[in-house]
Amino acid sequence: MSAEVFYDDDADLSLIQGRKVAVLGYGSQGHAHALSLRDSGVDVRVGLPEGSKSRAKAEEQGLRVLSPAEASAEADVIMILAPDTAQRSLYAESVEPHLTAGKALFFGHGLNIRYGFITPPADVDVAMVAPKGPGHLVRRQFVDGKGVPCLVAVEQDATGNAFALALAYAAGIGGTRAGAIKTTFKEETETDLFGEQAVLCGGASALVQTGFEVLTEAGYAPEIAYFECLHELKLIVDLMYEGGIARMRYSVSDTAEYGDYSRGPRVVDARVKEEMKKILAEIQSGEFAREWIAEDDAGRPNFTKLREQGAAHPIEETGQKLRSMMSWVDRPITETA
Ligand SMILES: NC(=O)C1=CN([C@@H]2O[C@H](COP(=O)(O)OP(=O)(O)OC[C@H]3O[C@@H](n4cnc5c(N)ncnc54)[C@H](OP(=O)(O)O)[C@@H]3O)[C@@H](O)[C@H]2O)C=CC1
Ligand SMILES: CC[C@](O)(C(C)=O)C(=O)O
Ligand SMILES: [Mg+2]
Ligand SMILES: [Mg+2]
Repeated sequence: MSAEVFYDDDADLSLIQGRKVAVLGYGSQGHAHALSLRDSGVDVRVGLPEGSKSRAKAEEQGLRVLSPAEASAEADVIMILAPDTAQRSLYAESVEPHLTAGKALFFGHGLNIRYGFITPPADVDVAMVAPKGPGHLVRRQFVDGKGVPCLVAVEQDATGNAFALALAYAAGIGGTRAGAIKTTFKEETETDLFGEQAVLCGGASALVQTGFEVLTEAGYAPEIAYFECLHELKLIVDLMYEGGIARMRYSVSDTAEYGDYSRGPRVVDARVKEEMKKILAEIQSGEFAREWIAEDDAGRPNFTKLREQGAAHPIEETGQKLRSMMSWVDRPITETA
């Protein structure tokens, strides 16, 4: 069944313009939400801890910055855009004490609600507005008069108005210009985790590294292997992004297209699909979320080791050398605000 999609005409921006909004966090998503809501005529304050390096930036960009507790006390709509692992303690220490009846608690991703790390009181609205793109793109599109599609979900509708309020918030950041897709916290969280683990981050990184290893172990130059297994992936993904897998297959040579059909399914075979199903089951049961939060609580020992191992993979050294030969790549992500 297709999802319901809502546009500007379905949203009443005045609902959010009439509320005091606190945006907790000023990173990728936080800066885009706070600035765009302000530009949409919403009364916004940003909540950041005293030592946060984002404080100066938010103030320079003309926003009022308070502590998370002060911002939560003032606001009647509180959007949590701190890192997922920081949200539990942020909520317990700074939000919960000020979450009085009728207020609304918003999220940009459903992990903490879906797995019960945060349990808001029954008399507040709980909703999600999750742009399907990084915050810098969300902000750039908004400034250009466009928008990034976003997901909108309601977990708890205490006031009877939670969905309309979430849609108004989505309109305030440009989301309903492109389309706001109705979902649930369960669907957003489980599919987001599956996508990043099995395909977008985990699957793609492992595929690239393994292809690079196979070529270099067979004696081919790492520079050539880098181009074939990593650099050109962008060209292929750009084609898919613009017109789906069919467009990519139309644009590559017939030789590549035949290799795709006849060899691809041997790489991602039935065993890989079974493993993907196991990964999905770990997400659905909460096993992954519990493991990740316990890892974070323990100071991230395994995460740190894996991060170091990833950074030490030979493809990184080769890539650094090759990217320095290409003036148009390796640019820092630029701020757009
Ligand atoms: N990045 C993305 O593309 C997307 C992210 N999301 C979701 O949005 C949420 C935010 O992610 P993202 O924008 O990437 O996060 P970032 O890591 O980019 O930014 C986090 C921000 O939160 C601040 N922060 C850290 N701890 C606290 C705290 N205890 N109280 C208040 N603020 C704090 C950080 O401050 P400092 O600068 O001092 O560290 C920083 O400003 C997450 O739930 C994520 O899943 C959803 C869709 C896409
Ligand atoms: C794909 C990674 C992501 O899920 C995202 C930007 O959507 C994330 O958690 O960063
Ligand atoms: Mg995602
Ligand atoms: Mg994610």
